[in-house]
Amino acid sequence: MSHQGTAAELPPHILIFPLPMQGHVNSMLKLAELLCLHNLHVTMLLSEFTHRRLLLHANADSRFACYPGFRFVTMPDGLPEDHPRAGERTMEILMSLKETGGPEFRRLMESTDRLSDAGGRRPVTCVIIDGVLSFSLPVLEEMGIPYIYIRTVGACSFWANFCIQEIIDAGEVPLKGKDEDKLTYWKKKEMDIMVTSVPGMEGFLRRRDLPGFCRVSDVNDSGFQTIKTETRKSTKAIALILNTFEDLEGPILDQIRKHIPNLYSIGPLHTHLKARLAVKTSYSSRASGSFWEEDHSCVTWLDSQPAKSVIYVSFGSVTLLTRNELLEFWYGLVNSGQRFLWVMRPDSIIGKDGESRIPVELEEGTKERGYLVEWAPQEEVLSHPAVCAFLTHSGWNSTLESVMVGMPMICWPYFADQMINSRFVSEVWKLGLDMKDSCDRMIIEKMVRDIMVVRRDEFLQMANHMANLGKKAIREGGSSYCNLDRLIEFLRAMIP
Ligand SMILES: O=c1ccn([C@@H]2O[C@H](COP(=O)(O)OP(=O)(O)O[C@H]3O[C@H](CO)[C@@H](O)[C@H](O)[C@H]3O)[C@@H](O)[C@H]2O)c(=O)[nH]1
Repeated sequence: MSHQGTAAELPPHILIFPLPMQGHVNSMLKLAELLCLHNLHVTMLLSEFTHRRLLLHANADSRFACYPGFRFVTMPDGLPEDHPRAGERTMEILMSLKETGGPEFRRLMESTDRLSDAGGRRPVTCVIIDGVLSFSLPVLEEMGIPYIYIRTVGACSFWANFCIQEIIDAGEVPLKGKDEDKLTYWKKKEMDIMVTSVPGMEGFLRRRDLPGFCRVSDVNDSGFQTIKTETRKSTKAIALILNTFEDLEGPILDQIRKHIPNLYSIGPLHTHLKARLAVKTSYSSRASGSFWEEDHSCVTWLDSQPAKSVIYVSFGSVTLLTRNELLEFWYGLVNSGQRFLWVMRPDSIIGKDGESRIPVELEEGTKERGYLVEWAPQEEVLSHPAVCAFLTHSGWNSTLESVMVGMPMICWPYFADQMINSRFVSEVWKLGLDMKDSCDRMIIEKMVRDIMVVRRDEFLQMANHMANLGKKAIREGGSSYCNLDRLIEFLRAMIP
């Protein structure tokens, strides 16, 4: 793992550039660590804000100290220092980067001779870039630096986004009328019509399962257009990396390969990394990327609960709940009579301030059977013997983390890819229930009982089967294992 060497001996130098949001940084840090394990030099480009957060909560610099070829560099995200970069305003990070990121990125690449360092590392030989940051492409193209796209979502949502023009042409969007509120369009019968314009998904994908960006009233909506054009730009990259595996999304990956043949499915990255670490070194993973302090007291609480008795509830790093939705979930969980561990991020409740107290019966029910934390060590929680189901927002990382430990899911997708992930969980993989577009305490109560009691064995069996396929993919000779080896060879072959 030597850092120094003669110029000709130096390994490839890969720049990894994620959108600085939790779900993106988490999985791309794991990719960074996998490349370091194979002795490549890696520079991870983060926003200054995100880097500070990783230092504070994940002790990031010292965790990576065992990889001399790894380093962080930073650039501003263009937002004012006191911007929350959370909750309702999370997406402003992407908007700001789109506006200000191009010149910042150019300055960084030009002023540091493509991030080389005094003979210790080559100028960047390839950039692995989050497939929503196309503002950096003109710089890379001018400088002649090859780039690979990585998408941190599943193949299913990538493919649906790739087909947006076909979806528009078929008149299957817009999904929402001009002045319709959420509850009104949720109830519309048209939302249940099957989508015909996404090859490979005929017969099970309804309009309501299309990625959340399709929930617009006008196809010229700027967010919707951004997703469409950003996704299509993937064909300009020399390769595409996806955090998925062939037995999970093979038919969809085959559709994508018709347009992007150089595709590497190397996931699930979190377990793939663990498996490679176990073979190669004595370290456990360095790449915890939590933006919040993990509250380990919930593991102590789980230790005192009976086996397979707890439902874990977490809606990821971006989801917001209205006060009403919060209460529906809370009543549903308490009334189900099951034990629950609930991650309630402090910034996740809309209009919390000044609202009335939590009803007494909920406080009592929680004291008896529940435990609340602001942020949990999720992977550890999901593999705890006391946990037997996951009420999730269907973010892609959470979905994969659940799949790999054979954990059935109740899905309450909030936006973006989550809408289609939850359909695949329930209809294609049969790993759980999808409660999208409803938020009703009776439905929640029933689904919690169904997944934990009534249909528990059926879901556990399917979930264990998929977990085994996932484990096979990352073992030596498995699809993701071989694809990662191919990717590393591809990166090595790029040395000028
Ligand atoms: O208490 C918690 C809650 C979450 N996590 C971790 O945080 C990550 C959350 O990622 P994800 O499940 O993908 O959700 P989001 O944070 O919502 O991720 C964003 O990024 C994902 C990847 O692009 C998309 O799939 C989502 O829709 C998008 O909202 C996971 O690794 C979790 O293990 C914790 O460690 N502790």
